Amino acid sequence: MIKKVSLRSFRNHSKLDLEFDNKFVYINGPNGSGKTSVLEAIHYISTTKSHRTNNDVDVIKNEQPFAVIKIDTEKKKYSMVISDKGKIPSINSKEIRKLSDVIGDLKVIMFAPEDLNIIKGSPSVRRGLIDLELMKIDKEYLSNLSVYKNILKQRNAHLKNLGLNDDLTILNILGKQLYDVGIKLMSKRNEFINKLNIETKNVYQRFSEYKIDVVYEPNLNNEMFLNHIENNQKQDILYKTTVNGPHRDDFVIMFNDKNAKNSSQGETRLMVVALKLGLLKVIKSEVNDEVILLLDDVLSELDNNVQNKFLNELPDDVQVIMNSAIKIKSDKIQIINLKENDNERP
Ligand SMILES: Nc1ncnc2c1ncn2[C@@H]1O[C@H](COP(=O)(O)OP(=O)(O)OP(=O)(O)O)[C@@H](O)[C@H]1O
Repeated sequence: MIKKVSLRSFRNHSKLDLEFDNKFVYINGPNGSGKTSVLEAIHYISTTKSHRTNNDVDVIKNEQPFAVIKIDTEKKKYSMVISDKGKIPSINSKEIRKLSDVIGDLKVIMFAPEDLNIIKGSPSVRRGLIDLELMKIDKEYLSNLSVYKNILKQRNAHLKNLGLNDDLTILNILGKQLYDVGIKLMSKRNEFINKLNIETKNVYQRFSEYKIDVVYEPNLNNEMFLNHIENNQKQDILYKTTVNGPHRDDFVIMFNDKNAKNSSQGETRLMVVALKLGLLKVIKSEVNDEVILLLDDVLSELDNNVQNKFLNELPDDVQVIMNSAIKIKSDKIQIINLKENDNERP
């Protein structure tokens, strides 16, 4: 459980120290008070990245040389110093040289408004989500994915210089290697999305009378993938790239048996929240470690009765840190109020 979050020169916060004494924490405050920044900082410690910018210096308070995030859990003390020269993470006051050694040490699942893109956005958004979550729990998947991407790069580079009448030996060798590792990715994705489907449906039915399904849509099945690699080389040569394979996989979210992408904002939000809670269940069942749930602006656009149901049915086996501009009253939730430009709290 996170006990303390301290920020120095992070976004609008010059100096902010928050103490959490509850499993359910609700950060409340007007727009621009820096609620999202608090969750962003926790996410940063977990992934070494912001969820809303790829440019690290964006998180440093204007005109300041560096930002500092400190997070104390019951077991460990994490810190991260971010400057225009890079970032330095530490765990228990020991500097960690490789960023990859910090990623996932503090495990979080985050819902952010940007995640509505999971339903409305392109396949690469959904593929990215599944790959990221599988990487967190399965190191073999992480290494297979990196091998796959490497071979794909080599095969595509080779295709750039290949004519229709050229010798195909190298292309076929790379194709077979791509197939061998590609089917491992597909099998893992299939298994993972099936589990995610079960958990997401379970969560969703607590909030809605409608039905949701999460369905894996591989670009090709194993047999078709092999056929493509062994017999459709001409197509790839003409397009100068590997047209088909798991790098084009997708999964869809179905709302009452129809693709959910035309659903309303409120419906979409509830589906993505259910998907993230489903994800939390799957990840928790796979790792033997505490997972923290971050919910950024989760209550907006949900009906009043769904908001109440949601707050009453928060998962009680994880710490949940939420924020919203909506005022709530609850005995079981620690409510922290940030004031407008509340950046100098003692
Ligand atoms: N690098 C920075 N330096 C100073 N201020 C910043 C920086 N980056 C963002 N801000 C400001 O910080 C404020 C806090 O933004 P944040 O998104 O965390 O607030 P919020 O309370 O979640 O708001 P909302 O409810 O509108 O989402 C905004 O007013 C933003 O303009």
